Amino acid sequence: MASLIHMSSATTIFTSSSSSSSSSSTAARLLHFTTTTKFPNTISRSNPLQFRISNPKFPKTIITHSSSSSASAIQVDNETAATVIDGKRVAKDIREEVAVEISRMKDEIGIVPGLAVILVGDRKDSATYVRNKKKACDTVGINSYEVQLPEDSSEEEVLKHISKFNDDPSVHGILVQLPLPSHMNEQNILNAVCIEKDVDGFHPLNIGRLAMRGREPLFVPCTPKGCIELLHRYDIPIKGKRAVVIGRSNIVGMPAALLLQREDATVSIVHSRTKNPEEITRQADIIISAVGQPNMVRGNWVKPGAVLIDVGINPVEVRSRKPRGYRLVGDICYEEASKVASAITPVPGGVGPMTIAMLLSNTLLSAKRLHNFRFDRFDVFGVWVCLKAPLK
Ligand SMILES: NC(=O)C1=CN([C@@H]2O[C@H](COP(=O)(O)OP(=O)(O)OC[C@H]3O[C@@H](n4cnc5c(N)ncnc54)[C@H](OP(=O)(O)O)[C@@H]3O)[C@@H](O)[C@H]2O)C=CC1
Ligand SMILES: Nc1nc(=O)c2c([nH]1)NC[C@@H]1CN(c3ccc(C(=O)N[C@@H](CCC(=O)O)C(=O)O)cc3)C=[N+]21
Repeated sequence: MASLIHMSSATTIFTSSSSSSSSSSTAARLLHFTTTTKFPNTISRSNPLQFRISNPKFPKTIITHSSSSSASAIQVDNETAATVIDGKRVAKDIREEVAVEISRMKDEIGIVPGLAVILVGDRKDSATYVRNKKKACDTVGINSYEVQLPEDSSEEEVLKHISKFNDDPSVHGILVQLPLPSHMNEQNILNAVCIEKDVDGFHPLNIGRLAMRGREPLFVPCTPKGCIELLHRYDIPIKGKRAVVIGRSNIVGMPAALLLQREDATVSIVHSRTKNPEEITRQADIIISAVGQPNMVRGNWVKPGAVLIDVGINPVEVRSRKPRGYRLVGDICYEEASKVASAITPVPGGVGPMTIAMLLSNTLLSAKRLHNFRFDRFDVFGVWVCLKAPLK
């Protein structure tokens, strides 16, 4: 039975004396809260995740916040379990916020944002991502335009479609699904997307600006932006922290490191040629892993209390009745790492849904900018102020 302690009119803490709660081999439990949440005095406001560590009186604690309209219950299973950063839930909140803004824009100036997606070839995973993006556009009221080209299309054909979308005023964002077939020059194609519609943030001008002090990109790549947004929404401090990014690709690792640096973290990058990577990751307060190696980051790579953001999406075979015949795992060995970390993103349900939410948010941002609609929640570039700024 749970006993009830009223901390304030807005906050209730349930403490459970039972140890038989649906425990699982992975000790991690679901944490829902947003930055609109007010924490009781007992919780360090700079790092609410410390609560369970610094509060031995409440070894099994569920905190709910009646004041918050959105995700707001913290559930922590025991002293050593990490809280689970619920990307699926946060992405849903963001979709709702984007939908409200879109409907306001439609009402006030009659503009509906449009996203064009170009898919070349018949990779199953790419087709699934594109389908999911279309579904997400539908749910928030973005018009989506899709071009599907056969694997053996020419580069010129892709460039022709990009040029058409560049000139189309009803299209505010253009995404060319990667990877492209190997006979195509990815650089030529990404260069062709006009930077005002580069909602993926992959154009070299946008990436270059991201890397430069005093310059601002028009768009930040969706996956790294989603990682930072998760940290913000969980009120996890970045400034002055040691962060390690594993992976240095143009689309995830490198921009993630640049973003963390812009947030005043001290950043190291680990890659395939790094010697003894675990010695470097063990120093990290925050790890973002974007490698593509299932379960590479073991529990002993992680400093106790670190925050782990797992970008990796790795299909592993399962011999079960699952229709797909495989399941997705991250780069981080969840079983082990969730016992050491203070917070961790799951795979699936972590960064993946955030990538799509950020794409919607970038498309809205583009439409607002192209139509000079008010940037009430963004700075002039729409980049550095997240949709819902954390309470400080
Ligand atoms: N959740 C999401 O929304 C998204 C998930 N992903 C997933 O993220 C992962 C990474 O994607 P992406 O960046 O495109 O992949 P890339 O293959 O482009 O890059 C992988 C990076 O990991 C590094 N690396 C490879 N092996 C090791 C190793 N053993 N130790 C340390 N570093 C290593 C590589 O180093 P080097 O540079 O030396 O070769 C490279 O920098 C994939 O699983 C992908 O599916 C990708 C995009 C979005
Ligand atoms: N131009 C371009 N932009 C991209 O952003 C881009 C791309 N190309 N190529 C491929 C990668 C990969 N990527 C993902 C997006 C969502 C999930 C996602 O939603 N994943 C779900 C699981 C989905 C499932 O079950 O299959 C999750 O993690 O919960 C994953 C991966 C975007 N990428």
